[in-house]
Amino acid sequence: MKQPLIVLSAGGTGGHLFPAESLASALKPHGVRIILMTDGRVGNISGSFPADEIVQVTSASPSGGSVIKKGLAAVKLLLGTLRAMPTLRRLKPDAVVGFGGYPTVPPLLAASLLGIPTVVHEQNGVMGRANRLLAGRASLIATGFPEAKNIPAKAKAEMIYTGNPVRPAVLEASTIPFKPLGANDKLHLLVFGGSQGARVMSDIVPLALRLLPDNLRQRLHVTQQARAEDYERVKQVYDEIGVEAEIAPFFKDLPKRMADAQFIVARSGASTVAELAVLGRPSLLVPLPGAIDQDQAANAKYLEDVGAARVILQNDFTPARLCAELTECFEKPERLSQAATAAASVGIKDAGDRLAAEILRHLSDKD
Ligand SMILES: CC(=O)N[C@H]1[C@@H](OP(=O)(O)OP(=O)(O)OC[C@H]2O[C@@H](n3ccc(=O)[nH]c3=O)[C@H](O)[C@@H]2O)O[C@H](CO)[C@@H](O)[C@@H]1O
Repeated sequence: MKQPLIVLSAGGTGGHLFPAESLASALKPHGVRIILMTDGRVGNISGSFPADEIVQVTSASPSGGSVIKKGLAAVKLLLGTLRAMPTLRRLKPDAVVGFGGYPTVPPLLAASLLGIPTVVHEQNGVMGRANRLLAGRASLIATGFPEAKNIPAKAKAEMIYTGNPVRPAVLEASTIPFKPLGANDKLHLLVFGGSQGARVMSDIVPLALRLLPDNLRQRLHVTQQARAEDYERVKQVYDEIGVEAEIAPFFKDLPKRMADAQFIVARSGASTVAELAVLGRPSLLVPLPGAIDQDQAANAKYLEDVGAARVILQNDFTPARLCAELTECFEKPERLSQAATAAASVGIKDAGDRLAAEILRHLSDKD
C-alpha cells in the first residue's frame, strides 16, 4: 500500500507555522509522509518542523500598497500557482492542507486545479483573506474557534471545529501547574507581542512599571520580548528602576516561560490565545489594531467571555492603565488563579490529533 503523503502549506510566521507543526507531529504516527510548503521567512523557526521535505514557495502578499503593487503581487501568486503545479504533479499528494497566509495560495490553488483535495484550517475567529480566496474550492474547512466569521457563502466544504493545534512544547509545558501568588512572592510577568514582537509593549510596559510603587516593583520578575531595535531602550528603563528582567527579541522556549508566568501581557494572535488556554494562564490582551478583519479582537473576546483574560484596546493601553491592572494583580491575587482556571477550561490539548483524525477520515470517505 502506498504511504500517504500530505502537503502542509503555511505562511512563514509562527502564527501559521506552529499549528502546521502540531498537525505534522499528529500525522506522523499514522505513517503519513509530510512535505511543508512555505515562504523564505521561515528561517530558524522551521528547525523543529517534522517534515520529510521543505519546499519554498512565493511570499508575495497583495495586502496594502498601490494598485500597481497589488497587481504585481497577484501576478506573482498566479506565477507561483503555475510553478506549484509540476511540483504537485511529481509529488502526487493525497491532500494539501493550508494554514493561512498568502504563501498558501499557490499550492492550494494548484492542488484544486489538479483535482487534489484541499483542506483549509482557519486559526482566527474571523477568516483571513488568503483562506477566503481558497475556501470556495476546499473540500474541508477546519476552524480554531467554535465560530469563524466571514467564511464565504460559496464555500461548499464540510465544516468542522477542531480548535487550534499547539506545538508539542506547549503540551509538555501544560503539565506545569499554575503557581498561585503568595503574599510576599515575586510575580512572574511575561510580556510578548507575536512571532514578530510588538513595539507597543516596549513603548508602554517599562513606563507602567516605572509608575508602580517601589514595594510592588521589587516584587516583579519580568520576561519581555522586545524587537532587536527596541532592546536597548527597554533594558535601560529596567536597569534604571531596578526591575529584574530578561529581554530578548524571540524566546525559543516561550511555552515553558508562559507556564512559569503568573500574568501574561500579550497580543491576541490565534496561537497565543490557544496556548494561553491550553496552559491555563491569566492574561491581559491588546489586540493588533488596524487589521482589516479585526481577527485578534475576535480571538481575545473568546478568552474575555469566559473570564480568562482582560482585553484592552491599544488606544486605552496606557502606562497608567497597565499600572492599575498590575497593582490589582498584587492586591487580588485570587483573581489570577480564577482566570487561570477559566483559561484552562477552554483549552483544547488534542486539537492537533482531532485535526489529523478529521483529515484522515475525510480522505478515506472520499476513497
Ligand atoms: C501581525 C499578524 O499578521 N498577526 C497574525 C499572525 O500573528 P502572529 O504569528 O504574530 O501571532 P500568533 O499569536 O498566532 O503566534 C505567535 C506565536 O509565536 C510564539 N512566540 C512568540 C514570541 C516569542 O518570543 N516566542 C514564541 O515562540 C507564540 O508562542 C505563538 O505560538 O498570525 C495569527 C494567526 O493567523 C493572527 O491571529 C495574527 O493576527
